[in-house]
Amino acid sequence: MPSSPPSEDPSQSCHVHKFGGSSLADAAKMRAIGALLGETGTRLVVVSAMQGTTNALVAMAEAAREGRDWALDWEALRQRHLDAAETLGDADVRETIAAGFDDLRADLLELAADPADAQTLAARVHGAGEIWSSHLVRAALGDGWQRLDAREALVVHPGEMGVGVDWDESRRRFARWRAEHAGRDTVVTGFVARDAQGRDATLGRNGSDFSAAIFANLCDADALTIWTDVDGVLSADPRLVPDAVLLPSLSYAEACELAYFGAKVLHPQTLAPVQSRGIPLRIRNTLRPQAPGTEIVAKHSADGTPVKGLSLVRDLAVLELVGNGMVGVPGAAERLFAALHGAGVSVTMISQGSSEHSICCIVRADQAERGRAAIAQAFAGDMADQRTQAVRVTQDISVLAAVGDGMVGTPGVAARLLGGLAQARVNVRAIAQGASERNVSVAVASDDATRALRAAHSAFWLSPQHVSMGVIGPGQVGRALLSQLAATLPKLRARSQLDLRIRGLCDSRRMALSETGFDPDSALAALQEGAANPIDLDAFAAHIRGEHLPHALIVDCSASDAVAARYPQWLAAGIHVVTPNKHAGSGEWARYAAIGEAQRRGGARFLYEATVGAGLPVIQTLRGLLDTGDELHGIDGMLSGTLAWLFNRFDGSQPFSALLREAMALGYTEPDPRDDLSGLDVARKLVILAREAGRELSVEDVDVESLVPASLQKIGREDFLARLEEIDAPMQARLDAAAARGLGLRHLARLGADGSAQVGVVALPADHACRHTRLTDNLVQFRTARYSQNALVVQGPGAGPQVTAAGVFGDMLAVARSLGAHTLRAEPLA
Ligand SMILES: NC(=O)C1=CN([C@@H]2O[C@H](COP(=O)(O)OP(=O)(O)OC[C@H]3O[C@@H](n4cnc5c(N)ncnc54)[C@H](OP(=O)(O)O)[C@@H]3O)[C@@H](O)[C@H]2O)C=CC1
Ligand SMILES: N[C@@H](CC=O)C(=O)O
Repeated sequence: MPSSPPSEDPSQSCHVHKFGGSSLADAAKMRAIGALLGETGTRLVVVSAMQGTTNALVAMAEAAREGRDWALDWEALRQRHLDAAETLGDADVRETIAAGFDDLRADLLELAADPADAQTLAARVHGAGEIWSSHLVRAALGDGWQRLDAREALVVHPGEMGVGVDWDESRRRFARWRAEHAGRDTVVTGFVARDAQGRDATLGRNGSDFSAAIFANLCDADALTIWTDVDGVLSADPRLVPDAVLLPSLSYAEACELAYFGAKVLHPQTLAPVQSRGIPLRIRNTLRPQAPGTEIVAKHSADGTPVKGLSLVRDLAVLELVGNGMVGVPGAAERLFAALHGAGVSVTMISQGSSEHSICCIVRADQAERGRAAIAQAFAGDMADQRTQAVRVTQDISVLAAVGDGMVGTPGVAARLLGGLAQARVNVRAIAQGASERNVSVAVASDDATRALRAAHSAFWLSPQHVSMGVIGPGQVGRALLSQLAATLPKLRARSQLDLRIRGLCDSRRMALSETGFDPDSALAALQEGAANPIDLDAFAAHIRGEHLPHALIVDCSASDAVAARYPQWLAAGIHVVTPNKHAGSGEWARYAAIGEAQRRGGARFLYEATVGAGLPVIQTLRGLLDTGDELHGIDGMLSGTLAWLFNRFDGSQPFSALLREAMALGYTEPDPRDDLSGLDVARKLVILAREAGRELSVEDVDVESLVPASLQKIGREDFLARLEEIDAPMQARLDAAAARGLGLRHLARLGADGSAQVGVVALPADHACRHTRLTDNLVQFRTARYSQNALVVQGPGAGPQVTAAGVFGDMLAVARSLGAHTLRAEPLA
């Protein structure tokens, strides 16, 4: 098939168009195609059968062979074709089609009698639809159009790898036909052909595309346009990846790879006849002819994206031969694949580690058992004397392939694919990349397939990083977070590849779940307006984890120990956790250790910056010091925003209880303010910091002075609040005693170099740094080997819903960044 340059004279040019069944569903649609064809040069229109016809014919042939009734279907199909001829107003065509249906009936009756050449007869039945549609389309296009029955020109033979074309003979016959038919424009039957003995044959499923490509080659066309009912080739299956984008151009090689691996728009065999002559192939949509479609050419213009598209093939299985005796022994692979060949098992993907200890291939699920038996038989002798150990089948496998010419010679493409899958917690069963470097394929469990596809689509920036998010506890902090998200998410979506979706919200009683995601503004209403279900944290987490979204994140804004107890399980399942809740960081050591272990195993991140200092960078500062090799000697300062605010304001002009009520209203206190007054909240923070520095400290180890009178310690929260004034006298006495010495009260925490930890109220002179703070300021001094003479200080507001929510939000973005969602791009890809 030598190539030749396209014709430069438009009047000499030839353009082949192919129309599928959906474009030819009735007479009106057939008439409409005329407007799509352009006026210059020679036009060749290759047609499929009317929509649904080939399936109906195949079913009738099957019914005839099995002795079932086909008469009603025959009549319905006949009527539909006669109606189309009637509408087109062509009596000759009507008569031809009526005669064609008589022939069909005769063929079906013959098939029922089990004739010797049933295959030829079946081919004639299967291909009848294209014969009828070619008559109809010729009539619809009007005078000046002639018709070619492809059986007069096209000679094919069955081959190991599908139908093969006898190019020389076909070219000779086509040239002769053209010489005998002077007309310019021709309608050609798709799908049908004859073999060298003159028997009817077909080109197989989607054979009309193949016919069109063959005729484009035979007449050395300037272009082939395949008209269908989709806009072109997309970057992934849009039913699985809603953000899939139209690919404006592809190389033949890319199209071929994508077609092999599931992009249904084009069959790979269609490409060879046009590729060999460099004929551009365009896929366009009959329903949206204004859309540019996808152009497939020898070399498309590079757009800088290494991966063009992703495809997914389901219903596969892993077939694996394991054997110590295969190492370094020539011929094992040959025997294995010969066995599969003999059993008629088609191999989709092959992967073998360099140890040669096992050979793994991916085959169709329904052929796997046959393949296993064939291999077991071929290696029976080796099994018996232990040279091979096992033939294993793993069902429910899908193969995901990343395809693109830009991958050739580009380092890091496989890393990006595998990294994306790892972040989405998708386990890879096998990997294959050919030396062409245009395709990296991975086999994954089918349950993970959609998530894998979406994760890969995001990893190559073909779509945003979707994070499925659940928010627990829309209290003071939770609500502030929702309002910050409402104000910020649209900007994030516009400027980055990050798409955070709130797919669940719950409080201590109810939960509201959404498939697509709540608008942050309306999430609370959804929880409160009765659409919610009773809280079930397992169901909540399972919904957030979802199978189809690559990344999951739970933001716990409660102060619940029971919720914190779920973190190890969530992290192990790959759900990232972000929280201002101090229970996990300061609770029982075994759970704390389990959280660390679950992070390591599950690959998910646990971030809790807001547990200490609210929005202040306290934990990250400490981590930075330690990670760079500094050594922590001690921490001291003010770690409670509530107590800082109270002691900044408490001068005796107002009772302590009144100030405490004000702090509660401002959202500074813990849900139960006794956690602040008792020093427990600060003790928790000290424990979190100590553990961050690798010390095995627990709250019980902290020497805590409580400001809650013994009489108020063991009663319920509401009773405590009702009796709050009982705290006033002791606090006033403390204030007076300090003032008498010229001192002021501050609540301090200290972690010593020796591991000791204390929390309590201290009377300080006016020049002490902690006397020069404002409002809720926390002041955290890190004394380290490097900062030994002068402590490193982090200071600023340490309580309040807005600053705490900002700390939580910061952690959420840190998780997103770790997923690779930090790249900002001005415009979407397409
Ligand atoms: N406020 C601040 O300045 C700071 C707060 N934090 C921490 O932030 C967290 C939230 O504080 P804040 O917003 O003030 O508290 P709130 O009491 O205002 O809100 C707590 C929320 O958690 C929900 N909740 C409680 N128990 C459960 C449960 N078992 N399951 C699900 N949801 C539950 C509550 O629901 P319901 O209404 O049904 O009870 C409520 O929506 C706390 O852990 C706190 O320590 C950290 C730093 C600063
Ligand atoms: N109640 C706490 C809130 C932050 O952790 C405080 O006042 O510091």
